[in-house]
Amino acid sequence: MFKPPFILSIAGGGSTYTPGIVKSLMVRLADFPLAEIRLYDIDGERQSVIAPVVEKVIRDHSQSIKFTVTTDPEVAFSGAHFVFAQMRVGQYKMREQDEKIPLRHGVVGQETCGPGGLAYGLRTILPMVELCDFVERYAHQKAWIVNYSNPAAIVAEGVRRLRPKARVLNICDMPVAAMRNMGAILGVDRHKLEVDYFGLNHFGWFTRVLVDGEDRLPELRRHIAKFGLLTEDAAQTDPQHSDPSWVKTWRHIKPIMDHFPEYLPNPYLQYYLMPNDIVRHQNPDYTRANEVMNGREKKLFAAAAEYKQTGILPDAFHVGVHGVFIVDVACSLAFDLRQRHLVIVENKGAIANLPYDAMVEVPAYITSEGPEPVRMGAVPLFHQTLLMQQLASEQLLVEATIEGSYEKALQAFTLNRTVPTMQHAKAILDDMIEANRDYWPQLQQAWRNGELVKV
Ligand SMILES: NC(=O)c1ccc[n+]([C@@H]2O[C@H](COP(=O)([O-])OP(=O)(O)OC[C@H]3O[C@@H](n4cnc5c(N)ncnc54)[C@H](O)[C@@H]3O)[C@@H](O)[C@H]2O)c1
Ligand SMILES: O=P(O)(O)OC[C@H]1O[C@H](O[C@H]2[C@H](O)[C@@H](O)[C@@H](O)O[C@@H]2CO)[C@H](O)[C@@H](O)[C@@H]1O
Ligand SMILES: [Mn+2]
Repeated sequence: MFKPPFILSIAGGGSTYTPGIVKSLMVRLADFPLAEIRLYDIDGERQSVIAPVVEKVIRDHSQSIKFTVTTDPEVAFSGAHFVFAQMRVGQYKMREQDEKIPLRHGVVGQETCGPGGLAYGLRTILPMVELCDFVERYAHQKAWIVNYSNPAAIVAEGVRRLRPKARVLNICDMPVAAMRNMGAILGVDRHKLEVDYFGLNHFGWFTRVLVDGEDRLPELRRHIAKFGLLTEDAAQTDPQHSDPSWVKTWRHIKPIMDHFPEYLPNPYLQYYLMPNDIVRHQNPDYTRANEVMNGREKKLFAAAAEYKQTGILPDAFHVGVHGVFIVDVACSLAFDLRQRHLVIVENKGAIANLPYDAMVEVPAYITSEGPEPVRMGAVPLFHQTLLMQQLASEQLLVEATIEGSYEKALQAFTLNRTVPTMQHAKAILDDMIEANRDYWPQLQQAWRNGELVKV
């Protein structure tokens, strides 16, 4: 492959996570030496607010690392060795629509799950393909894209279908966040946990939680039965997520395991297994997007303004598993460390009774040539059936994007477990087509009066 120090480009440089990720990189320069960090975004104004904060984080640790801020993909990616991708296509204003439109129809409103996630996917697939093409055209021929951009399950399937040779590793910090919580509950560092896990992104289960070879899942079951997947002092476990909605997210693992205690579910399964409870607690006028805009985003932008004014940067961004995890994965790719991480990979039999080409989330050994998935074997009928329905919804969404097919989009919405009827699916889809006029590909094909016509 190539030798350090590396050129790293961050696609979505204006992200609220950029300072935290760069901080995680700075404290690990010995593990992941850097020659240059580049920020790339299509919103130059937003990025220009975040950039001085990022530069401050860099200069607190290094005077030699070159720092580049650009909206020009050729400048951003020429010769790059690694690309961290964290784009939010449509930004928070569209996340707000993703979450509020379904709620208007009594359906779960969520960033990556349900109709919100499907809408987000229809916006993101083609920009992600564009990023792959930029990297193919400008970056080092063996460059890796490590992708956080959501909805990761749909993005991963879209890249598999449209750019199967792209060197993209899709990752999610929810499983490592869950492992962080498990470690806090068990009193061990999360890096000491070795887990078995199977599923799709944001739709999976832990089946074993080993500490020095001993399965501690029984102990976790007993704790979760009382407190959910949080220590008794919730804020102690996840300081970045002391927001009420996040405490509820972790607590909801309890009702799922009260019904199905064998495996420990990814918290996102609550949206699919208890949607009515979720809708009952969601405020259709003030969703998670509003919490983030009034929380994480507002705090960071206020800090950037104060730093510009005073030269003093307040404590305004979180450095947690989100940043540590992507640096861990990048180190394993860079130096062929074969570390075991939960990542999103093409199944190829890892889950024996799911389709060979499904993009699944399983443990894998991360080598310089990519992930080598651990074989999880066949999963029980209950989990297999849930997974097949979700996989079909996601794959139909990707086909709707590729073919411009209204009908396949309607099938994808109808198949999603959070959507109760085909009438709900159609009403939400039609509202979302209107809201996403500037972002979605034209869904031209549809059946009207027995004819397949352009709409
Ligand atoms: N995979 C995971 O587990 C995980 C964890 C956390 C966040 N995320 C994802 O990371 C992304 C960033 O989250 P955030 O809250 O910081 O969002 P944000 O809105 O603060 O930042 C996203 C940035 O992406 C930029 N962008 C949008 N379209 C782009 C394009 N085509 N090319 C380049 N840049 C583009 C926006 O202008 C914005 O500056 C989101 O997709 C979020 O869902 C994923
Ligand atoms: O609602 P948000 O924007 O704060 O978070 C949405 C993301 O939530 C997950 O990532 C969390 C992680 O689970 C949490 O413990 C902490 O580490 O912060 C992360 C980012 O907020 C999920 O994995 C992502 O896909 C979501 O985008
Ligand atoms: Mn995730």
